[in-house]
Amino acid sequence: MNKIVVGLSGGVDSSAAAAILHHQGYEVVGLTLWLMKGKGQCCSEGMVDAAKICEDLGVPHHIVDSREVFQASIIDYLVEGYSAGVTPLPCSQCNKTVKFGPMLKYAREELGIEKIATGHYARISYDAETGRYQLLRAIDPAKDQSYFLYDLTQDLLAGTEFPLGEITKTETRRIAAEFGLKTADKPESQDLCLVESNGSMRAFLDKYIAPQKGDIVDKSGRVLGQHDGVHHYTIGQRKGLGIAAPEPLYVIELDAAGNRVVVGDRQLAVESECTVEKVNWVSVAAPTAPIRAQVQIRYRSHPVPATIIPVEPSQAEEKAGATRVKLIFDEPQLSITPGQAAVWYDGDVLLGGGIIKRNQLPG
Ligand SMILES: Nc1ncnc2c1ncn2[C@@H]1O[C@H](COP(=O)(O)OP(=O)(O)OP(=O)(O)O)[C@@H](O)[C@H]1O
Repeated sequence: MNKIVVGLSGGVDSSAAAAILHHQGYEVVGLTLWLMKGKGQCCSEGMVDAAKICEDLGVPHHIVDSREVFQASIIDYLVEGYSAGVTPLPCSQCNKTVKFGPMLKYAREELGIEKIATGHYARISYDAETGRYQLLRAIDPAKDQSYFLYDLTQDLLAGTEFPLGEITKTETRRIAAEFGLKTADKPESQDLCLVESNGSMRAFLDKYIAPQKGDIVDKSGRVLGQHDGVHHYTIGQRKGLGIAAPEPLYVIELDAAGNRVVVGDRQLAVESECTVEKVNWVSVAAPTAPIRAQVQIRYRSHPVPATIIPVEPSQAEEKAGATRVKLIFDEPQLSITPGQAAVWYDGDVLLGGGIIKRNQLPG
């Protein structure tokens, strides 16, 4: 019988994924990574629900204490980034470094099982012509999570199944109810688990970064208002600036060293290009010439047409296997936020992605 390890967060999606595979005849082993204390998925509370699902399905349940790696790769990474004036995206990093990598390793090395599955909404297919695994958007556009999975390597994709990629969230809930799963009616979790377990991103960050008052200035340095910590702001942010101005103002620069938030009008806030670093090419090999694609610069943003230009790596980058590209958007874009992922697609096929680099701050 085919064996598979299913990552269980205690939510409805992963419970349904486990039940579907079990029903299809797989020998399922549940695996929950203990990521942090508190309420919500991935926390102690989620582990209890995951254990109950496994008990009801009659399958074994393993728990791996992953709090250290979560602290080092996600919490410290976020605190460092926000302190430096960037807005890091934790989820893609968490998927690769905390979840898929360690889960597949645990499955292979501890259990002798070659495959893992999660309740992510995305699809994987194998292109025999190029010999590459491809990552595709889920068929349910409202739930598609491929954006968060752009950093998965070919080895991780080869070892992964997404049983929910071909069904909608409504169908998932129906299936969960049909199987009588305890989690069938569990409310939708928030996009970010840290927001869920801390109440807000601000509350989470305030635990780690001391608020420090400073000036909100325009590009010429004129003081327009006060802020209570650069880490509370994001490039492109318009709301919550507390400044009365004749036209809307946007955050255009976070100067952490100078403890200043720089704002400007829409004209100053839009940009036509950016550099993306730590690029991972997924469904296609790294091209040597520019390609056209639709780029998403936020999880919930609409894909927009752009040209992707490979950048010759420096010697150090080449050694580290790091690649960079330059994105030139057909239309100038608002909120190109350093630290967030830019992910590019050809239709449903995720071609690649990377982290938006910070522009050099003017001296
Ligand atoms: N702590 C964890 N341990 C093991 N697997 C996990 C854990 N957290 C998430 N996963 C896996 O990653 C998938 C996507 O997680 P995400 O945090 O996006 O939650 P979700 O889409 O709300 O799914 P769910 O309803 O299963 O919680 C989950 O369906 C699950 O398979």
